[in-house]
Amino acid sequence: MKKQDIIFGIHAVEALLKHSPERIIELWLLQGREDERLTPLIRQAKAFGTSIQVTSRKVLDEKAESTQHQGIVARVKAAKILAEHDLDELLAKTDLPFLLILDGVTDPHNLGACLRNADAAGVQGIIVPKDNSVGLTAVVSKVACGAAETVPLFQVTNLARTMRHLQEKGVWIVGTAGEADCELYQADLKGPLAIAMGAEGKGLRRLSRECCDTLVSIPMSGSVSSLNVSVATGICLFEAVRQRRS
Ligand SMILES: C[S@@+](CC[C@H](N)C(=O)[O-])C[C@H]1O[C@@H](n2cnc3c(N)ncnc32)[C@H](O)[C@@H]1O
Repeated sequence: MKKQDIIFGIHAVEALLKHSPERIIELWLLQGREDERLTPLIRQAKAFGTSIQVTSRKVLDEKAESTQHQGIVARVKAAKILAEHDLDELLAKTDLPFLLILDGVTDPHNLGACLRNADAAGVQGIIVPKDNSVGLTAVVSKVACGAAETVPLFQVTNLARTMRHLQEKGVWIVGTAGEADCELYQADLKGPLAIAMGAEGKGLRRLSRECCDTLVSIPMSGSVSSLNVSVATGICLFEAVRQRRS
């Protein structure tokens, strides 16, 4: 099992310092990049007694395995992996569940963007199958802009079983598919809810689809056959937000 990870980028490290500073083992900073965006983070890290090293761009690029680190890279203890049984704890804490299911999203940019959307929409947790899905990688955290630290990610071994379990707990599962007859805007998204999105290439798997209480589509006017999954996720989540407010 992986014991350590890398997190990079200003927003991602900022969220880490805010929500789980105890996970940080050490920080590397770009030489000469002690500007106004980084200074508060350095101050916070120092207050936690975090080891900080100033280094070259080349070293940071290597540590992050990316050039997108914005001058800050953290080596962290791996986040606790949440599983099926942790979901019950979350459900017990909330009166009105609002969850997102991602059935096999493999692109880290898409998972990062979905986390960011989910945080903004007030989603309480994202559920993904353990296999054939991207996990919380450094790129996911960077793209999530801090949301990887705020939105719990549940990795389950059997997604269909978890969906049925949610239904037993009173959660209404709305699956999404371009060909569904019911439009998103006609669906009632006000109650205990999980919105299920499909994978980039294949969409929702057959069994996952069958576990949904209803399927909805986002109306499309142009010639493309589908939306990017993170864009579709944002649209669905914020339609739910709109309904739940009114
Ligand atoms: C790129 S699409 C997958 C396309 C796939 N060929 C299919 O047939 O579902 C990825 C996911 O985004 C969501 N999505 C994209 N466009 C959608 C639309 N017009 N209506 C509803 N969901 C959509 C669905 O969850 C879909 O599984």
